[in-house]
Amino acid sequence: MSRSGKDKDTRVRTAKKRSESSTRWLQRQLNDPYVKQAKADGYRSRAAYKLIEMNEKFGLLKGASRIVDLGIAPGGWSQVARKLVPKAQVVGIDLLETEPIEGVTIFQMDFMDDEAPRALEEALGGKSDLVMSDMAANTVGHKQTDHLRTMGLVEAAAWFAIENLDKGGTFLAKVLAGGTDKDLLDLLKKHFKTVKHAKPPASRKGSSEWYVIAQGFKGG
Ligand SMILES: C[S@@+](CC[C@H](N)C(=O)[O-])C[C@H]1O[C@@H](n2cnc3c(N)ncnc32)[C@H](O)[C@@H]1O
Repeated sequence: MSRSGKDKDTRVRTAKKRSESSTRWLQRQLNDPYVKQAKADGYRSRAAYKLIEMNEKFGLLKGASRIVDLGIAPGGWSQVARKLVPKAQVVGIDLLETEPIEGVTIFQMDFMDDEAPRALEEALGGKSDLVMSDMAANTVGHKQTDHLRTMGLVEAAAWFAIENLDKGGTFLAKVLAGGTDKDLLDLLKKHFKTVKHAKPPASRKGSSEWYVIAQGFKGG
């Protein structure tokens, strides 16, 4: 086969794979009870139930008055936070646009931008009790690259939490399996009384995501 024939063949196969994968995604969405429940409950994402489940287990939102939501879009976690602790002040950030949520200050910017931490700190106007991050880097399909990019986000989120949490505060972050490598765990153990992992039932079994929950911030 000629070079251009081979290229065309590869393009056709890639397009076919993409279309098969979007059909699978659509099928999964249609059959997913959490997607149906989110629609019924008015939540913008099925991810809302991950926070609800982890909150039931770890009491993350109990007594929180200032909450930071890193990777807020489309807004499910902040909706849950506002519903369960209506008096709490919530500040969120995302690369993507997020439809407004009453009582929530939202920044559309990259959390890795030098200006982002200051913008969040100023909007909060004080230390927070809960820093939660559901951020995940866009995957490129190369395991090590994906792992490193997501770890970069988690580490930046952890440092933000260390600098902005009140004593006793909580840090919750999404990590990829094997993602809480020793450096991150050591950092969290140094600054928090307890560090645990959770895979809430709403997190798809096939997905490599986990959550790390660090509670009892020891203070700066
Ligand atoms: C799984 S979604 C969050 C879902 C959200 N917890 C909810 O319940 O609706 C992850 C979000 O992280 C955001 N994100 C990824 N990298 C980011 C970055 N560097 N700065 C800000 N947001 C980021 C993505 O744009 C995406 O919207």
